Amino acid sequence: MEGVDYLADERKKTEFDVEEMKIVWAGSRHTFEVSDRMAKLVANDPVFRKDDRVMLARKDLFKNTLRKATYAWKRINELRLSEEEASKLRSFVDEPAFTDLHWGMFVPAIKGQGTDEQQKKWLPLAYKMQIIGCYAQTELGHGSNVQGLETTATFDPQTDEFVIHSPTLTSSKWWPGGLGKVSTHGVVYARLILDGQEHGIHGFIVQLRSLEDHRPLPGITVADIGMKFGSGAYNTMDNGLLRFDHVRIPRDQMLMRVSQVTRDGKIVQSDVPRQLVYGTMVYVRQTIVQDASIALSRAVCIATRYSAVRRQFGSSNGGPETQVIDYKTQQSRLFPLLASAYAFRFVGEWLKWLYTDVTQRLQANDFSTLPEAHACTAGLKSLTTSVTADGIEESRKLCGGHGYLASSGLPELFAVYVPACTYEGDNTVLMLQVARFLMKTVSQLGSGKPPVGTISYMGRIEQLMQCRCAVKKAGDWLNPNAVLEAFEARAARMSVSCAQKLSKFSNPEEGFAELSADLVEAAVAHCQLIVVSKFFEKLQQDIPGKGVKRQLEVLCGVYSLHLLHKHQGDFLATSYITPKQASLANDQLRELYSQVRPNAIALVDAFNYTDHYLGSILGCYDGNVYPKLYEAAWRDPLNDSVIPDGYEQYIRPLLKQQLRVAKL
Ligand SMILES: CCCCCCC/C=C/C(=O)SCCNC(=O)CCNC(=O)[C@H](O)C(C)(C)COP(=O)(O)OP(=O)(O)OC[C@H]1O[C@@H](n2cnc3c(N)ncnc32)[C@H](O)[C@@H]1OP(=O)(O)O
Ligand SMILES: Cc1cc2nc3c(=O)[nH]c(=O)nc-3n(C[C@H](O)[C@H](O)[C@H](O)COP(=O)(O)OP(=O)(O)OC[C@H]3O[C@@H](n4cnc5c(N)ncnc54)[C@H](O)[C@@H]3O)c2cc1C
Repeated sequence: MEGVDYLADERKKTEFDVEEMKIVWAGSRHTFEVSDRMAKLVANDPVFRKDDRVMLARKDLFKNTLRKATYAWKRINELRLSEEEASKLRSFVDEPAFTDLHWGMFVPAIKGQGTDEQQKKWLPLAYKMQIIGCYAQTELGHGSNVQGLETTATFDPQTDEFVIHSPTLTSSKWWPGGLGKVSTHGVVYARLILDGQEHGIHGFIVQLRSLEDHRPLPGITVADIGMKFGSGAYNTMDNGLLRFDHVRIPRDQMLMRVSQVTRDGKIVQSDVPRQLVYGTMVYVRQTIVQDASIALSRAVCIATRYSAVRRQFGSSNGGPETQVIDYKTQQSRLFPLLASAYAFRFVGEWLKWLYTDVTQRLQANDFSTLPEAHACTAGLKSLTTSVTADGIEESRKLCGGHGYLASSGLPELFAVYVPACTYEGDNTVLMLQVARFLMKTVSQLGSGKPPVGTISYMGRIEQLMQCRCAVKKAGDWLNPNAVLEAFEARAARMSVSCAQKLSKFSNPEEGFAELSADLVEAAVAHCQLIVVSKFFEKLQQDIPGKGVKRQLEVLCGVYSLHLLHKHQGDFLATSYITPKQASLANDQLRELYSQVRPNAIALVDAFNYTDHYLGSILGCYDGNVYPKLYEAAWRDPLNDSVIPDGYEQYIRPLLKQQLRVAKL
């Protein structure tokens, strides 16, 4: 029935002010208002319809994406939207497109690695989309190992040009989004060669296609790399391949903020550390952490609403069956994901602050916080994307059979999201970077330089190696200090244990390789500590609205205690807690689940997602799932006719043949 809210009873149970929670989730009233306006603008415009996406063949799908992306750009200009509004609008269109890479990597690469002069020349063109750019780093043979890239940029002093060349098949650029069919330019990463000598990897702005007729320029071979995982999904993106045959570009198209090449072919290093060549990846990793909370909250919103609608077993005296959300097993799978979505939101907010802070420091030639920023962005990108990808798949299973339908929205959400575990750095490779940072920190303890920021707890290493958990009853696990100390002691002890094992190897690199699985576990423990501590810091803020802070305290408890329960092996093996204390944590966790239960629907309503953005029948706001599923089935092209195409050719002869066999 139109207009009936099938989740109304659930909404009546709410114990907090949902409108205020929407502000907390958005980050500020202003951000909430912008988001809300842009989401509605997209939802109400039929051009942005997306429910037919999974049915489209690749060429139609891609053309459809071009149409939407260019229409979005037209609307952005017509409505004179600010940068913030435009970026929100693009995200609510909810379709991976070349524009993601243009705005998300090409422009930031020029901003971060270009000199003032280079920015003045290229950014206005990019801002007006008179050129469209991609980020061409990965090659067929190397992605993780950036120093292993093979594309060369050889300086020719005769002509004052670089010659960009792909010397081998494996040096072909492979994967860059937007490259396959759209980009006119790319920031291309290549080995700099001056007078026969190599000088490491640098970025170069290279024009790839003609601005007149879009044909590849001489010496350039470019194409799409082909279909990817899932239907619809990331296939809206033209990930590309690219080869250079001695392509010449002017010297001033090397991005020269970090190092400059002079007219006579000499390299001049500025004060800026060489790792800034990797700066765009640091920037994007922090945006990926913010996006993780969005993807996870979408999946959780769908699974939570559907779990309240779905009933299975437990009817007594002809009464209604049990809502599946009331099963403790369903709660123990769903509520930690709900809590994780909130936790990632807050750690993403903090990481954005950290990134802004490090950027300001870099501008003032203070490079001291760069290693921590690298470790935090790498580690949190790895942690949050892994949990989110697994969480989307778990949400699908939480929806039973109907979760497997494309119309649940979950299969496509998973297929679009899961490469986040690989792009911008494979998650294991990134955790190993965190581990390196931790091992360096441990080795420097006692050197007189106290660790600061996210590793300041290491400054209390002696206390953290000896302390024992003081919890005596389940309720003691609600004390933030008890939880924080548990996570600090676990992380510190795992790092120290790795460092001790490492010290037994005469060759540290060999030791690092041998112990890498343990090192990743220590890095994960450290990153989980960051998320837990940032959630607690959030709770220190003034949070208005009836019951809002209370709900966040409950979610923070769920987040930290479910981790403690899941990783109790770590906490027990490092001797910080006893088996009895681990069991008390689990008792408290169950109690917290029952506090989440009446508020579950309101907690997902606070994400403020439109039905268009969710793209899920199971997650629709009014909970009117069954008629919508039934109607959607009839819209499938296979149901256009009662007798399927192919009946005469295949089914009829088959049945006839069986008849003949039966007669024999
Ligand atoms: C909004 C946009 C939409 C998103 C769409 C996403 C589209 C996807 C795009 C992409 O995937 S682009 C390609 C991304 N590629 C990667 O992420 C590659 C991953 N690999 C690396 O980042 C690096 O190669 C490495 C794994 C960090 C190793 O690099 P390298 O071998 O050069 O370094 P090390 O010898 O290990 O370390 C040296 C030193 O440098 C420090 N460091 C490393 N990276 C950074 C960094 N980014 N920033 C600051 N510092 C860094 C490292 O910690 C070492 O420090 P010390 O130990 O010497 O102090
Ligand atoms: C959808 C998508 C979009 C992308 N977009 C872009 C783009 O726009 N621009 C661009 O330049 N690139 C892009 N990429 C490429 C992406 O950045 C790389 O695929 C990524 O960095 C991983 O590198 P790889 O493919 O070389 O993986 P590999 O490093 O080959 O990983 C294979 C396996 O080896 C393991 N491994 C590798 N090294 C180590 C190690 N040192 N220790 C332990 N284990 C290790 C990994 O954990 C993994 O299990 C994109 C990729 C995808 C999937």
